[in-house]
Amino acid sequence: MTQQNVVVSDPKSGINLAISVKLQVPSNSPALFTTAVQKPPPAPGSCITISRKTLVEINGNNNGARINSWVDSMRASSPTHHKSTPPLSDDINSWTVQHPSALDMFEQIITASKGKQIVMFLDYDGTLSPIVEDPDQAFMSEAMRATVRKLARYFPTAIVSGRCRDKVYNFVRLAELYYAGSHGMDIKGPSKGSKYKKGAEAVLCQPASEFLPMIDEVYKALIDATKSTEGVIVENNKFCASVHFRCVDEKKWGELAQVVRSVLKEYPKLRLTQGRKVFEIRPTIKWDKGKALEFLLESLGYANCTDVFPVYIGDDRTDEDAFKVLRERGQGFGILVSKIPKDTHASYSLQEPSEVMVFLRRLVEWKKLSLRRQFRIRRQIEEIKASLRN
Ligand SMILES: O=P(O)(O)OC[C@H]1O[C@H](O[C@H]2O[C@H](CO)[C@@H](O)[C@H](O)[C@H]2O)[C@H](O)[C@@H](O)[C@@H]1O
Repeated sequence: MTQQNVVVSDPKSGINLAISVKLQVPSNSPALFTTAVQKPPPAPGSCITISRKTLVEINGNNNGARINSWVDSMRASSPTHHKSTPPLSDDINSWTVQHPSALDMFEQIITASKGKQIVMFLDYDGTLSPIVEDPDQAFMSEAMRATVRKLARYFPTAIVSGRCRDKVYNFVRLAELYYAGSHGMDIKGPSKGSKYKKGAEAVLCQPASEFLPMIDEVYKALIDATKSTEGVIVENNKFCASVHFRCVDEKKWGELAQVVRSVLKEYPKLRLTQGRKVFEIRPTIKWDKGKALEFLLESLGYANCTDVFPVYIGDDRTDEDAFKVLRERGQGFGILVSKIPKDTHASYSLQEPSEVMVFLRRLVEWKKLSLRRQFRIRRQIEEIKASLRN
């Protein structure tokens, strides 16, 4: 038996209850996934949160109920089908009080950033591009590309993705950005001169390089082990691998998880996390999107600065590591892209990539205006000085 914590909230009373439940799981059964979120956010709103460990310990016998709740949570975490149960409006209202729209809070966000350098961190899938069934078809729109290009003119900007760096670069195609691929394990500075850091192109960080042959090997093993499951896509993301089950029959998800887990038994130096209908296989090293964010801030010369304001926008569990770092640093904030209430360390929310684009455009417009204002003030000062001299 293992003890599990379940947080249940009543949207009407606003009461959150942390319940400890006993589950019939052999205490030595390893969790299928490690948790991205170590603890609930300060006030989790009204979303029902079942500990990830509970959801994914689908090992051994007597696992039917747990597989069902895990399948439900997976379905809810990435609702692309109409048949997904919509969340209750009370739940949404209460969650958005805790994580208001970054568009509604735009003025407050700008006020908080006054006198500080905003640095932008953007996840790719589900943030800049809509979630689609085929990972190779996850294109971002030209309008979004133009917006990100303008953004990078005014703020240092990095793309932080679970995809391998080359692949995400091929989707974004903006040489002036920083790129952190493979969940931050492959970082490179702009290949085109950046006005924020001279010689930025020299930045390169690959903390998991020794895992390259192992990832290649496990990628092949995963292809082989999952070949009979219709709809599975296995992706080689260089320093990590992804097993997609978006197009797999939901009845087969539990079985697939077991298959992936059994492949990983041979690779104790690899761990399993999960994203939006995807199993992510990664080295056990202590490196994630949060570490990548810290590394990039350091590379940009903001390691111990108080006058920096990092903004991280992402939609996935793996982005929680970055949201958490921002909360712990007490700098900037995270924005979760989600239409449904989720347990998150982010402060604000946006519903979908189209809202992300509106938010980024507003940032650009605000910066342009404030630069113009500064320029006018400087010119007036010069004119006053000149008239005093005459
Ligand atoms: O960190 P990200 O940039 O968000 O990358 C996370 C994973 O994103 C991709 O998968 C997700 O998007 C696909 C395309 O919309 C979708 O089909 C899939 O279900 C999602 O999980 C990417 O393919 C993975 O390699 C990334 O790890």
